[in-house]
Amino acid sequence: MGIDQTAPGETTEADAANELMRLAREIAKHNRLYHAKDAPEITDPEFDALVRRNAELEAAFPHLVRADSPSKMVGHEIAASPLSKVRHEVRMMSLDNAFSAEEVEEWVARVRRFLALDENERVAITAEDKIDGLSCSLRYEGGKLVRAATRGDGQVGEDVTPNVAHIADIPQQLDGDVPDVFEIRGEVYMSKADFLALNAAQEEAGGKLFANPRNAAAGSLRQKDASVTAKRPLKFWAHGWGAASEVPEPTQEEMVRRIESWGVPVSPLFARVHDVEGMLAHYEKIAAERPDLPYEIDGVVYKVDRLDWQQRLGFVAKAPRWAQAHKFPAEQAETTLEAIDIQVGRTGKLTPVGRLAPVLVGGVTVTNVTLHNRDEIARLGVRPGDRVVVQRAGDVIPQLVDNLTREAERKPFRFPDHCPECGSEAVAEEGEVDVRCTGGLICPAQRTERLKHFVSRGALDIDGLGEKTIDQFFALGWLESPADIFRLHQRRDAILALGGWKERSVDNLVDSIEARREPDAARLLFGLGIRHVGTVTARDLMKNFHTLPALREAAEAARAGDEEAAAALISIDGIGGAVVEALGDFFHEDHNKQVWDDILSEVSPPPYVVETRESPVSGKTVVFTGKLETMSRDEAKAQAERLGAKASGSVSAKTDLLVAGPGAGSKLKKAAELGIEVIDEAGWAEIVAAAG
Ligand SMILES: NC(=O)c1ccc[n+]([C@@H]2O[C@H](COP(=O)([O-])OP(=O)(O)OC[C@H]3O[C@@H](n4cnc5c(N)ncnc54)[C@H](O)[C@@H]3O)[C@@H](O)[C@H]2O)c1
Ligand SMILES: [Zn+2]
Repeated sequence: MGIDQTAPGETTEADAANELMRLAREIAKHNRLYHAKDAPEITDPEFDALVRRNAELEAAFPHLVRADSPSKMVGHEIAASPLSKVRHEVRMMSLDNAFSAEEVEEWVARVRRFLALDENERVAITAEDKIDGLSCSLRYEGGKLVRAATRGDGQVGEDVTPNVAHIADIPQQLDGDVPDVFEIRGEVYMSKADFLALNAAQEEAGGKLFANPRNAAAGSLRQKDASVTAKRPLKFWAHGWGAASEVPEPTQEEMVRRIESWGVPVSPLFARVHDVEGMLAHYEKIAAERPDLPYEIDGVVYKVDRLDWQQRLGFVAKAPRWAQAHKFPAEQAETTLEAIDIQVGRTGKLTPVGRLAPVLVGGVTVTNVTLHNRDEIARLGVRPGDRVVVQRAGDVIPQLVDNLTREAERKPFRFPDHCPECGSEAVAEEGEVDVRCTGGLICPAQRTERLKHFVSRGALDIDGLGEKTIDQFFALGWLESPADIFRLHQRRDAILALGGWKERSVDNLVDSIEARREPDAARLLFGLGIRHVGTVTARDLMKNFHTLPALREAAEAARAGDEEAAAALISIDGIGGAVVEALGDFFHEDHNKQVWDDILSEVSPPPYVVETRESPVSGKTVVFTGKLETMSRDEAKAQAERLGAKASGSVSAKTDLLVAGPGAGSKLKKAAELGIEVIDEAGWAEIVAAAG
């Protein structure tokens, strides 16, 4: 699939939801081809581009993150593997990526913030090459190798114990003083020379060719018949560990040296540095050596050196917070900007899209590039016909970074002052860069985009009502508002008369619409496309109000100046002033009220209820206030989430527990008034410790 090149900020929610769905499928497919079959169909930068696009969309639309999001998955499920399965005692993780010095700097800053470090406290970081092999976990008991397993999906891997017996770098018995149980984790890899030789031999024998050394290593290791592995020149080095009865050293560096002393190779380019400059200098050094290294690498891995800090930093989704991969940059390419098209979104925003003569950048054919807005076009001075430089640095979204013919004679591009869809005036509000169509409801683009949003996956998720069908029915005047979707069954004959529709497909369409007569209230709310109300916000609202009329009542009361109603809204975790205002504005418009009443006359969402999990603070709402001494606010919130509690920013009748540090003020007072339980940071630490 091509990557949608609209900037995440400019994508409509419906488009984002659809794209996230496609990305989840696409990424799962390539993960399977790559990790399970060792036969990728696309290049790594191309794959990384998909992952990055997914991450960017998820960052722009956190409420659209899917249960099967690729950002939560490691590797690939190994259900179909012929090898036996091994459940990892400690999960095997992936790594988050940085693609620029700025992102590396940001990561270090995030680490510092999370740990609430003093300005003059130094954070030692280890840096080593990121070798392109496959992860392997080697379990030693009493110093003796008892099990080797691949990463698999992170939880369950494949047993490759007989296979690693043929890898000389992997000792069957460790030397020296080794903890009772110790899992060494590292990378099984194949050198560049061995990879080329293997492929040459495979070609001669008419066998399978491998795309790269990593796939060759994986394909060679994951063999049912270990005698095949024996013929393949595999190597190994260690970069970490998993389950351990004891971790004998306090830092990453000392542990790596300790593992080395037991007789296991580690990266020859391993170093410990003390600041961002040191990290970047080591990165440059490794980048310079890269072409001459006997094995493939694709970046540098940084890790926080202190293990107690690693512990505190913990994990997010599928990667540790305490480590980061700094990937080598991807390419740039030159091409011609053939045209600039204008797209109109659900909110009327005019987005310019550059159409390019197709060009391969970092292994991907790029044909479109977002130009963001009027100012960006002016900044680049681009006009159709210009030669331009396109870049895809691990970045999913190709960027237009330079205009090579800025000076050449050509008519400057005039950004439209009228909507290309409805002809209404298009203007930028004072202080805004975005130009919007002022047509509102007369603008067909905005209206159809809203309908498309309403039926999209994150909203009502109506199958069979695709974009083309919506455009067509809309043009026929059949879809004035979402409620009309539920009246389409009355047009059965008319739809059939359109041609192109079979009885069966009309029945299917009607069935999938009828299946939504009792929709999930949060999805319905999301589908109405109220500003700032994404899926998560919609759910948060419904969790508290249970029914849509109750929510509307609160929103209208808040807008009319009822402070209690406003406070009830604001105190919901995740709900800020912007949401409350947007809700008020929404219900202030007559047209919106009509749309709302109309849809609720067609559908009946059951009251929204949420199941709660059992555990001491789970399901409880916790507020942190005052100065926390041993951790940052983020860390505290992360702890609460880990315990299944909700961390909220303000105290209300819904608050169950207030954790107050020194300097706590109004929140503490309010909690006392409301009779809410108050504990100090040490009390909180006890709860966390008790939960394990
Ligand atoms: N082309 C495709 O179709 C396709 C499909 C899936 C994945 N991929 C590629 O696979 C990679 C993603 O897979 P991933 O989830 O394994 O992530 P990753 O390989 O980018 O990073 C995580 C892994 O890096 C390894 N690693 C190497 N050196 C390390 C070191 N010094 N310290 C710690 N870990 C080190 C570890 O095994 C760890 O599991 C990307 O490069 C991606 O492009 C490609
Ligand atoms: Zn318009």
